[in-house]
Order: sequence, then structure tokens, then C-alpha cells
Amino acid sequence: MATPHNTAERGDYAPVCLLPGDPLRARYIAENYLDGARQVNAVRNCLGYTGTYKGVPVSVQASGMGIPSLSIYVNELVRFYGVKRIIRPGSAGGVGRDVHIRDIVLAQGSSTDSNVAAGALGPQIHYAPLADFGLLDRAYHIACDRGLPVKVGDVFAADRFYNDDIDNGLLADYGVLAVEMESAGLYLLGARLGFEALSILSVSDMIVGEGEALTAEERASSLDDMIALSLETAIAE
Ligand SMILES: O=P(O)(O)O[C@H]1O[C@H](CO)[C@@H](O)[C@H]1O
Ligand SMILES: O=c1cc[nH]c(=O)[nH]1
Repeated sequence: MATPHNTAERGDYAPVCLLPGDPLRARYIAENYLDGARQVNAVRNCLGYTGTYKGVPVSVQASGMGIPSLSIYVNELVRFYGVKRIIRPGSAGGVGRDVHIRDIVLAQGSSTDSNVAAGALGPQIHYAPLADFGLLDRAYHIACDRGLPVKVGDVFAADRFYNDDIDNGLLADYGVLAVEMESAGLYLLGARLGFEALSILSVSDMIVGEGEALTAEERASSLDDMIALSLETAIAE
């Protein structure tokens, strides 16, 4: 076995990798967007693929849900397989005052209640995990050129999907746009291990307000916008 969670050989992953939470989204991206995609990993059904996008080698690997699971895949992708750039096309719940369902949120930074950030720089320092600015800048301009409903700002990476103690209104008061479960871990590792990281999130539901809802077709097309934006950003120089 190449790593505890991956049977791919060294060289099987491209330097650029998309990292959605959902293994079926990884397969969807490989089957619908990559040319010549081949499956390189299926350990625990956390599927990984490598192909090309517009002639550029690109991989897609599922992270599973939450920072602990994502951290396993990121460590192995970067330390063992030499991945240099990771973009997470994820779903998120909207909390910001001016955030709506189908919006695309570029996570400039990520607050979190996870201990990974609390202890990273010692007990006194609350580290602020940030996206790679070059990727963020490119994603923002590509999204604007495409006329996508894009917002840029802080997101909250929650340790628990179900947590009645989180005050979503207070998150919104502090400018948090959306809630998901991985970005702070991804950005922290980006800083620590020295790779470029960005989360590009599709608002799939509203946690506050009227509880706007999407039809199945709307949800699929909004995920497609996020995936295409992630791939265009991934191969941009
Ligand atoms: O759609 P993905 O990428 O899995 O992201 C979101 O969905 C999962 C929760 O349902 C968490 O992983 C959260 O971050
Ligand atoms: O983590 C997540 C993802 C989508 N929607 C939520 O409410 N939370």
C-alpha cells in the first residue's frame, strides 16, 4: 500500500487537485469534466481520479467530511504524492445577510471551532487560516467574467454538522458568509505544508432566514458552475 488511505503509486496524482467532500462528486467531476480520467484510488470508497482538463493534468480526490478526514487526504496528497495546489469545490449553508441559495462563496479565510487551529501556534495565538491570494484573485475574476453570483469573505468550518450551540446570527454579525466543515483545516495545512489552497463553495441551503430551497435541476446546475470555476482556477497561471 502506498499510503494508509491510498493505493495510488507516486506520480499518479497531478500537481493540481480538486478536493470535494463527496466521493460521488469526485466521480462526477472525473466523468463529466476530465479527459482520459482514470481511477487512482478507491480505499474506503474515497475515490480519486487523474485526467486532463483543457490539456492540463488535473486530479480529483474526495476528502470525506470534516477536518480530521480532510487532513488525512491532504497530508498524503502533499507529502507523498507531491500535490502543490488544492481547490475544494464544496457545498455550504448560507448565513450571511446578503447571501442567497446558489451563490458561490470564495472562502477568503475560515473561522472554526476546531482545535486544529486553536493549538497550532501555541496557547496564546488564535491563528487565522487564509486562502492563497493568487488563487482567490483568479477565481474571483473568472467568476465575475462568467457573471456568476460570487461573494468573497470569511466562512465558518464547523466541527459538528449538528450543533444547537452555534449562534448563526452572531456569525452573520461578524461577516461570516457560510458554514461548512473543512476550509480552516485545508488552509492551515496549506500554510504549514506550503501548498496553494482555496475553497470554492456553492450555497446549497440557507441556515438562517426563510429557508430558501432549490429544485434538483437548480442544485445540479449550481454545482456545475462551482466545478467549472474550480477547474478554470486550478489550471490558470
Ligand atoms: O459538500 P461537501 O464538500 O461534502 O461539504 C459540506 O457537506 C458536508 C456536510 O453535509 C461537509 O463536508 C460540508 O463541508
Ligand atoms: O456543512 C454544511 C454544508 C451545507 N450546509 C450546511 O448547513 N452545513
